[in-house]
Amino acid sequence: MSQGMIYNIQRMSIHDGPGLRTTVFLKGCPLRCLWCSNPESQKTTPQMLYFEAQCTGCGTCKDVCPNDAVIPLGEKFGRDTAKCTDCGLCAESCPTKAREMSGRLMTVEEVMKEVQKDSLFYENSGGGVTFGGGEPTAGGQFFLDMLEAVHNEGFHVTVDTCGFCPAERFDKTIELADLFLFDCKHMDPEQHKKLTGQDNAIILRNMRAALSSGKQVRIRMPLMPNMNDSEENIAAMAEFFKEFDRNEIEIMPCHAFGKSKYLALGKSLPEVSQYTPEQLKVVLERFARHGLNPVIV
Ligand SMILES: C[S@@+](CC[C@H](N)C(=O)[O-])C[C@H]1O[C@@H](n2cnc3c(N)ncnc32)[C@H](O)[C@@H]1O
Ligand code: SF4
Ligand code: SF4
Repeated sequence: MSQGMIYNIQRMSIHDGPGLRTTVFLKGCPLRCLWCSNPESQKTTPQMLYFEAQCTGCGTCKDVCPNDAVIPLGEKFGRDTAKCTDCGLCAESCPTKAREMSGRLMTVEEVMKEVQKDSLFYENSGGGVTFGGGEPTAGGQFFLDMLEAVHNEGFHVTVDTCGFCPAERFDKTIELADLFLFDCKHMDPEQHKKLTGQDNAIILRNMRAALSSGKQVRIRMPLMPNMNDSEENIAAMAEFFKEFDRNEIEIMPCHAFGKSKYLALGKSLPEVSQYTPEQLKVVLERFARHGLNPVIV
């Protein structure tokens, strides 16, 4: 059976679909959204995260690093990102978990073993399994094998996706999934590329396929100040979704929950701002003007 790179399996999750769920997070994403709150999910390879606040400066990491990548940081020990190869030896030895590896190759059977642990809760709560990421569909054959295994167990399957995925794989995903949490980041191809690194042609194709499939689709929008909240973009969304008689949009106003992970990866922080309540109110009124019903989630 195939293997995939998993960076988290979250049990008893209540925000990723109906009921109590197990969310399987696949590592790897073809997009680079400027605001992404999961920067550790973008690369497909394992990465070491260094959380300075938890470092006591004991120096254990310095002794084990084969690349001289552990460097003094005041009283503590940081890392030289140019020398670090993400080998993970320091994370294994760190007594305070200031150093942690993100990403582990797992087989379908290994993931299923975790998923099965909560099967009773799925039955009692109307829950199931959610695939998130990163971009779960980027997991390729492993992702499809996982979907099939979960589907064959009779568990409810949710896919949290940006929709950037080859058409054939996405159509197979539609067959095996019960619910999509489908992001709509921008309607304009150029703007989409500027904000995420990819244009949206295949995304809109897949969105149409999902919306016409009879499967449940919750349309979600990460709402970013001065990036995708213009009257023009909201009007274009309204026009697109009118065809499918859909007017409810789940809104996720920009947050900065990923800040500590950017720092832990040695990356610079995203240049995005958060709304004040007054600013958000003004933007939400734009949706209503175009016949859309924005629901904050
Ligand atoms: C990390 S993504 C993973 C799923 C998929 N790759 C996607 O983008 O839809 C999970 C959700 O978090 C949202 N998200 C990511 N960064 C965010 C931020 N800074 N503020 C609000 N929502 C954010 C995404 O738009 C997406 O709906
Ligand atoms: S992950 Fe490996 S190379 Fe990087 S600092 Fe730790 S021990 Fe050194
Ligand atoms: S598509 Fe999702 S996981 Fe990928 S960069 Fe954007 S928000 Fe992050």
